[in-house]
Amino acid sequence: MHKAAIGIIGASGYSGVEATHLLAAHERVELRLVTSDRWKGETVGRRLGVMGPLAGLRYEPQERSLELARGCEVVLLATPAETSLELVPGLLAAGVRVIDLSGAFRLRDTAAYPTFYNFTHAAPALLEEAVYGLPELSSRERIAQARLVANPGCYATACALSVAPLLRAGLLEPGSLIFDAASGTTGAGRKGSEDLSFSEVDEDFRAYRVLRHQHTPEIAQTLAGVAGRSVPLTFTAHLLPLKRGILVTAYSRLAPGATAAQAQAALRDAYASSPFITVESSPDAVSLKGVVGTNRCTVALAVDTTGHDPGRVVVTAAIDNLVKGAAGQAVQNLNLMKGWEETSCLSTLRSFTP
Ligand SMILES: NC(=O)C1=CN([C@@H]2O[C@H](COP(=O)(O)OP(=O)(O)OC[C@H]3O[C@@H](n4cnc5c(N)ncnc54)[C@H](OP(=O)(O)O)[C@@H]3O)[C@@H](O)[C@H]2O)C=CC1
Ligand SMILES: CC(=O)N[C@@H](CCC(=O)OP(=O)(O)O)C(=O)O
Repeated sequence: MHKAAIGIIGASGYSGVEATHLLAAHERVELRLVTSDRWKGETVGRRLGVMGPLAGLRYEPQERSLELARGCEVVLLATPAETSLELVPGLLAAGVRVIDLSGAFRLRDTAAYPTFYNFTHAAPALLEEAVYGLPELSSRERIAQARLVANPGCYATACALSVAPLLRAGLLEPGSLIFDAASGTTGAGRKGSEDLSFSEVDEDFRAYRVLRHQHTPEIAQTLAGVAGRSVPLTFTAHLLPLKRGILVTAYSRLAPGATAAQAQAALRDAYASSPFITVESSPDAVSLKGVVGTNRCTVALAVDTTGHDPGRVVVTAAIDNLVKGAAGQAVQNLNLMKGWEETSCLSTLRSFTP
C-alpha cells in the first residue's frame, strides 16, 4: 500500500505528541518528519515509546522545518499561531499541503487578529484561501481539495457543534445565546505559566479572559455561516482542575412557534451520518469520561417543561480538547484531504498525553 509522507512541526507539545501517536499508528501514513528544539536529536522511540520502524525517527531542530518539510505531502503545524503564520507561506510555495492547529488562519476578519491574537495578520490572502476544518459543519469536499486547512479551536469545536443544527434550522431566537465552557489545563499547552501550576489549579475553578477570549469571534464566524445571519453570543471559558476535556453548556431560547420535538429532531438528523458525534438522550448523559481519549463529541439538549422559563433550551457538548479539539480533528481532516476513510486510525483511541 502506498504511504503518504507526513510531517509534524511542533511535535513536542501536547497536541504534537498526540498527533505523533495517532500518525504512527496510521496504516496509510509514513511519518517522515517531527520537529522540536526541546527534543532535537532524540528519537520518537525514546521519548514516546513508539516501537517498530518509527522508533529511530529523530526530532529535527525547528530551524530546519521548512527545508525538511519539502519531502512531505502534508504537514501538521502544532505550533503557536505566530510560528504558523511565518511557516505557512513557505510550505505552500514548496507544494506542501498544511493543516494548521493554531488560530493563525481560522478567522476571515483580519481586524480580529490584533484584538484576539495580539498580532497583525501578515498573509490576508491566505485567510481567504484557508478552509475551516470542522468536517461536521464545513464542506467535506472543500476540505478534501484544500491546500491549507485551519483546524478549529477546541472550545470553538464544542460550542459550534452544540447549537449549529438548531441555528441552521432557524429554531433559536436571535440574540439569546450564551456558552459556559470549561477546559482541562492541557488546553493551555505545555509552555505553562504560574497560573497553571498544579498548586494554583488544583481544587480551584475560575473563569478567564472574560469577554475577550480568542474563540469568541471563531464561534461567531462558524455560527453565522450556518445560520445565514450574524449570531450575537456570549462565551465564557473556565479552567478545570483536570488534564483533559471540555464541557460546554449552551443556553438559548426556542424561536416563536418552534417546538422541543423539532429541536430534538434537528440535532439527531444533523449528526445521523457523522461517525464521531453521538446525540445523547439527555444533557445529563454528556460527560468528559465519555469522550476523553477519543475523537468523539457527545451532545444533547433539553427544553424547559417545568414552566419556570418556557422555551428555554439547554444544550451540552463534550470533547477531548487534544483529540476532537486538536490532533484527532487534524487527522480527520488529513483523512478527508487524502481521500481516505474519515475514521482511519481514529475509531479506537486511548489517552496518550499527558
Ligand atoms: N492544547 C490544546 O488543547 C489545543 C491547542 N491548539 C493550538 O495548537 C497549537 C499547539 O498547541 P499545544 O500543543 O497546546 O502547544 P504546546 O505549548 O504544548 O507546544 C508548542 C509546540 O510548538 C513548538 N514551538 C514553540 N515555539 C516555537 C517556535 N518559535 N518555532 C517553532 N516551534 C515552536 C514547541 O516545540 P519546542 O519548544 O520543542 O521547539 C512545541 O512542540 C497552538 O497554536 C494551540 O493554540 C488548538 C486546539 C487545542
Ligand atoms: C485551558 C486553556 O488555556 N485553553 C486554551 C485553548 C487553546 C486553543 O485552542 O487556543 P488557540 O485558539 O490559540 O488555538 C485557551 O483558552 O486559550
